[in-house]
Amino acid sequence: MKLNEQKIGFLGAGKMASAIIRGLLKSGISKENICAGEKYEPSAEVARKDFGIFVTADNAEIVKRSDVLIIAVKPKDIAEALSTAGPTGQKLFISIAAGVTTASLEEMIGKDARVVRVMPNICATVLESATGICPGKNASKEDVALAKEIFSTVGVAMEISEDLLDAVTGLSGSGPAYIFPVIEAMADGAVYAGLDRKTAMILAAQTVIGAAKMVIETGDHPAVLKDMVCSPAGTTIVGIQTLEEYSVRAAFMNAVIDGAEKSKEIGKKK
Ligand SMILES: NC(=O)C1=CN([C@@H]2O[C@H](COP(=O)(O)OP(=O)(O)OC[C@H]3O[C@@H](n4cnc5c(N)ncnc54)[C@H](O)[C@@H]3O)[C@@H](O)[C@H]2O)C=CC1
Ligand SMILES: O=C(O)[C@@H]1CCC=N1
Repeated sequence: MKLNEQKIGFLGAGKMASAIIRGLLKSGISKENICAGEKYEPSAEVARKDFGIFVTADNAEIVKRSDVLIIAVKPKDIAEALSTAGPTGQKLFISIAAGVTTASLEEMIGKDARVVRVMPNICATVLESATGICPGKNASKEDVALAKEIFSTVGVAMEISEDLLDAVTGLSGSGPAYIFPVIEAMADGAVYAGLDRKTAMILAAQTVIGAAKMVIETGDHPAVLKDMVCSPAGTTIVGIQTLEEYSVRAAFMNAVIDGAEKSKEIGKKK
């Protein structure tokens, strides 16, 4: 199953679907092979204009046209989107919905449904998603490989067992929202210290990119990298002391745990 031979249909054409569509188009997938079901006409129109793809409010039409369906509506809207999807046959369903388990998707689509559950993040918009992927009980190795190929067009994609996908959701699914305020707050500090806002924002964001690259490219533990920055009696260790005083590391750790628990809770409701 080659990716460029697949007809890919999205149920929902919101923020995440748009990010993934952008990645697929950038990687050379033809716009003729992508379509989307979107019930809110202004969003449908934006997707038509931005991507030149076929978009309709008729989900059954999207299912008919597609080999692979990507469920990209909010968890609470999945039941409705699937109830309007018409016959689904043996098509592959890939869900990016937070918390919703492959078992509950199989229950909604059909007990033999081929389902892959995926947790990407909003950085797919700039092709830098960190994505976890797990198969449902009827998905084949090829199905997982295809999902991996799709999500590799928008960043890094890794197979993870389903019992750990809530942890992935708390970490990389929600994570960008934990880092954006860090960038804003660091820039605020620099503005306080006299830098103009634009310069402060660029330097703060680039600092996050650079720090992330250091972790990935050196393979060193973050604590080792932190020590490289902290000169004895220097400027950094005083900042580290402040972060420790405010329990910033505990706050980040708890934020990820909270996100993972919420994901689990959403899964129990379905
Ligand atoms: N926003 C994020 O950072 C991330 C979101 N997700 C998951 O991605 C999914 C989509 O989230 P977003 O793109 O943020 O939401 P969104 O609200 O931007 O997009 C959802 C779209 O689905 C449409 N829709 C709702 N019911 C529909 C139906 N029955 N038929 C057709 N279209 C319908 C809405 O009009 C909307 O345009 C969610 O399940 C979320 O858990 C996963 C990872 C990250
Ligand atoms: O907040 C949410 O529920 C979605 C899923 C992961 C990121 N955003």
